[in-house]
Amino acid sequence: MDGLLTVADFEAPAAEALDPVHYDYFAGGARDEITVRANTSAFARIRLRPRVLRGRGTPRLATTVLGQPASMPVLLAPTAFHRLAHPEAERATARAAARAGTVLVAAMLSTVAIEDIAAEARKVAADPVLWFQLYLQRDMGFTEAVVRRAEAAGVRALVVTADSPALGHHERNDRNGFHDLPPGMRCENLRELRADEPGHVRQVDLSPDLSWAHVARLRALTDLPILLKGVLHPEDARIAADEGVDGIVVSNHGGRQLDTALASVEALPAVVDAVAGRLPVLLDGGIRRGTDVVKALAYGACAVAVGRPVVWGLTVGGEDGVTRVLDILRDETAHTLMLCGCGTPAEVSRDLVLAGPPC
Ligand SMILES: Cc1cc2nc3c(=O)[nH]c(=O)nc-3n(C[C@H](O)[C@H](O)[C@H](O)COP(=O)(O)O)c2cc1C
Ligand SMILES: O=C(O)C(=O)c1ccccc1
Repeated sequence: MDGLLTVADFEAPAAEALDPVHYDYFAGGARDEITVRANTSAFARIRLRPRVLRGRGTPRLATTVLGQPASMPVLLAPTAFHRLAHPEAERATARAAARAGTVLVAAMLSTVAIEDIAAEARKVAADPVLWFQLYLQRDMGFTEAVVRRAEAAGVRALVVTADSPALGHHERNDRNGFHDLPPGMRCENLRELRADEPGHVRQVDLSPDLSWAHVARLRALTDLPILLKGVLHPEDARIAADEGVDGIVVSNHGGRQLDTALASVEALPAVVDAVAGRLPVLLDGGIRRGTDVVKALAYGACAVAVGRPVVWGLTVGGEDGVTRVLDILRDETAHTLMLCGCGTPAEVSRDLVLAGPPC
């Protein structure tokens, strides 16, 4: 990994190492991929307005999210199918996240079971913080079985993906004929749920029938904190707060669902204003630099999550590759905080950003 200095540097060697069909699955997005590009270009248009001479010393990045500790305000977003990237799959990702002391949001559609992900994290950290991403199923028995498994594995929050009433339409996958995992790989959290197709991704029901009533049923089913992922509209954020949700993840699913949806950082300020401090707000989509992290904090996010960069790190170097990606983001975030005159993530305020034409 010598010579890989930035998060962006990991994509080309990952593309080189991966089966091109799998690279396209990871890199791609919905339709014309306009939102995929918007997520990063929107960060480039925001400019930082630093403070000087505040004597804050070396920044301390440690923070809490939902009262849970994270060594930095950068989490690992849920991404499916890590075995396509590396034979150690989510085991390697879990060790890297735990070693870094930050939160791994394990995907429901992981290729390693949630119990094994948790066990792996515990090999390297005494009390790793693991959350579980859930696609709510209309069959609440199915939902409950998955939730109980995640609870028993020790996860400390559920992240319900709300932006997927249907699969995103990825034309790269259509052109490549990629619709299933290759033989020998399966969704290990689904393997006991239906005897006819154990672990098959087809078991997952993404449905336009889902509504706030399903969130309420989940709320009644578990004491775990529930975050809603994929919120872009401030009105939905306000409803979420009224419905007893514990946190919001502003996200457009990395541009993989509704193409031409606004960039996640464009959606952030209105969502933060709508919840008015009632709930913590996180963001994912397009985070590639420490400056992106600080811009999201400035608009009021308490933390951000990264998706594709983790997959590229995993592909290139397994656990060490993910560790390197997280270290780069940590160093850049600390440096940016220092140059902005901030000593902690909590000191980053909205007056530090200005939206405008590209630099
Ligand atoms: C390959 C891949 C798989 C993903 N799988 C899931 C998933 O199973 N569940 C989910 O809620 N989000 C999923 N996401 C979306 C991420 O959680 C996150 O919203 C997005 O990747 C953030 O954008 P970024 O890749 O620009 O960091 C996936 C994203 C990618 C790139
Ligand atoms: O790839 C994704 O973004 C994702 O969330 C997903 C959804 C259904 C099946 C596999 C992955």
